[in-house]
Amino acid sequence: MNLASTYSVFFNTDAPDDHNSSLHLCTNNGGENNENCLPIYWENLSVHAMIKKDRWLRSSITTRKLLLNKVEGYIPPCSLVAIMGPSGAGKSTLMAALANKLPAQIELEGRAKIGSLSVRNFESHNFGYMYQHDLFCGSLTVKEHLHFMAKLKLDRRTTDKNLKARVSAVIEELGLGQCANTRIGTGGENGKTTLSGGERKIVSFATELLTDPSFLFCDEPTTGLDSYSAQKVIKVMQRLVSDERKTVICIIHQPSTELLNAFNQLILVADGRIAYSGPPNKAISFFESVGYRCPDNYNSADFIMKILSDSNESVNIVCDEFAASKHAEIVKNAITNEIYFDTSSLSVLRNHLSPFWPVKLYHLTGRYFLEKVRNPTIDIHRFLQKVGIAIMVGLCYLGTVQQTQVGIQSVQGVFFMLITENFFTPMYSVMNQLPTQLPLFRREYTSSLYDAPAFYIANILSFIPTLIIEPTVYTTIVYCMAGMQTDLYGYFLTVIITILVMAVSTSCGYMFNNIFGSLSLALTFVQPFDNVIMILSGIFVNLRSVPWFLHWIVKISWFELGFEALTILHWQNVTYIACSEDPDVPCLMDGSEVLDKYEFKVANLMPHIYTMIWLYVGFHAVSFVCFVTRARLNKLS
Ligand SMILES: Nc1ncnc2c1ncn2[C@@H]1O[C@H](COP(=O)(O)OP(=O)(O)OP(=O)(O)O)[C@@H](O)[C@H]1O
Repeated sequence: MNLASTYSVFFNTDAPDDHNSSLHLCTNNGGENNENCLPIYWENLSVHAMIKKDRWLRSSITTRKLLLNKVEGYIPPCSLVAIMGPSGAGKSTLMAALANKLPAQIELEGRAKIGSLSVRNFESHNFGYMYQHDLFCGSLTVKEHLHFMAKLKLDRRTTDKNLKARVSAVIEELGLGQCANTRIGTGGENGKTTLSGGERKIVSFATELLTDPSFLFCDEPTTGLDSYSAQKVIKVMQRLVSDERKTVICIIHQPSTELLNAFNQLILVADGRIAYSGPPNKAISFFESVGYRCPDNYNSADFIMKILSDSNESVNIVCDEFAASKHAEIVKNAITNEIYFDTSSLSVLRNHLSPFWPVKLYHLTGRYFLEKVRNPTIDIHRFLQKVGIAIMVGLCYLGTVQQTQVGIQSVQGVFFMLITENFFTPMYSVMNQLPTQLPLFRREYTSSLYDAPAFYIANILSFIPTLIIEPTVYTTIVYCMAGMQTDLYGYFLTVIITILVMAVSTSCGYMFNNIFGSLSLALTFVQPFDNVIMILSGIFVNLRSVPWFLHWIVKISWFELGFEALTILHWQNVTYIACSEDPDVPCLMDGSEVLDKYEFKVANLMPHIYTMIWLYVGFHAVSFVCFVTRARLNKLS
């Protein structure tokens, strides 16, 4: 017997006609004509959150918080389902359990199946999952965002023409044409130049439609939308169910009676239990049978929410009564007599060919690059600040750089400023930036859009232009204004050295962030480390007098490496320095005496440059391993 069709009779009798007929068509075929039209059901489903009270005493103080308490339910194939309940009731948890999207620290017991397969057998591309809180790369326009998502989500065999057509179709279907070229924004800006909160919701929904998934889970898709837009979204969902045989499950808050009745099935969740499951228009009579009568002219959804939010006692009464009701019996019967589908032919399980890794890396790098170029708070403000500082520093050294005893101090001062400016600011800047990118990374990583190495490498690649432009501009301004006397080779190598100093500093920032896993902890440790690196640069202490156990730090102090390299570069060919007329002022006769004073050796120039390259690679390698490990263990905070 085809239980799916039997069950749909109970659940769809009063659904809108066009919708209803398609559902019957679908269920009567029992999935034969439409292989992806499958029921979803769950039984004895309990979900616990594992809460660690003290991260240092791990296992001893782990508590389990019950989020869902042995719930069961059945969603017929190709249904439009609404999940409702008070805040914190467990709606998102239930939906995440059905879509195999529960986070790692959540424990799931019981069965949740689609057709005859556990939901765990389904990969993320089988589901569209619209989160309650949208997250975007705000600098992209709607079209760019959808194009980027399509490039990463669609099967690699999709031609460019089809991909563009898909993006255009989704834009048209959801009425996003007017804002297709508007930047999405982060939600905090003046709404004139970016999308409104409601439009962002629709873009979020559009993103999930791109892959044409068989099962669409939407956490509060209508929240924040005006009633017209909400109706429009629900209409699209109805069409997906009726014309395209999809199953759409939504969490909704405060729907109008009209909106609520557009759904085939209503599931009420309260306090981690099921308070009702059945046709929306039968919910009120169920509540009446339990002793809660909805006053005339009262919005039925508001009434239901009032009862379920009232007290634990009323929630328990409703849930107990539901468990003993005919509605629960129908659910039980449907689950007991579950249909065994031949899953071998399911197209949802057929091999989806994800885009090649380099293709993902290419698009991801492009997105981060656009983000940097378009988001002034990321790089442009810092760049302008750097130009300003360069001019100020240049003014301070204007006319002071000469081949005299006094000029030696100025030259060394210029080098100190070149190193300092490319040492501290870039390091702290990347340390602060990385955590801001993590929420979007976590969301996209758990959706299997790309992996942690792709994110990390894309981040580094997109930073390369900044890494070259910033030190080059800064060094050039200071060099010209201070009047450094050098040839083109000297200038070129000076720029390379400052670029390397900045590169090592940023890689060190990444490394500390990823070793410690939290910005505050990383900052606590990086500051003393920085200071030691700077003190051991040869400027503040003679390197000969440094205690033996700190020699290894001198060897990796890129402050020292950079400063020494610049000093050698400048002084190695200076054959004459004028002495002061004052006999009390010590006289360094030529460049080699200047180098001797600092204990710097000409032969160290190129080795120091190579060491900085190795430090850059080494710091990033450590950082990369820590980042990828943390991502896999779900420990990125
Ligand atoms: N990872 C977690 N760790 C601990 N508690 C959690 C976790 N996830 C959810 N919870 C708790 O589980 C309960 C149910 O959360 P859930 O997000 O499912 O509620 P909801 O019904 O969707 O609420 P809302 O309508 O406010 O989004 C809440 O009390 C929440 O604090």
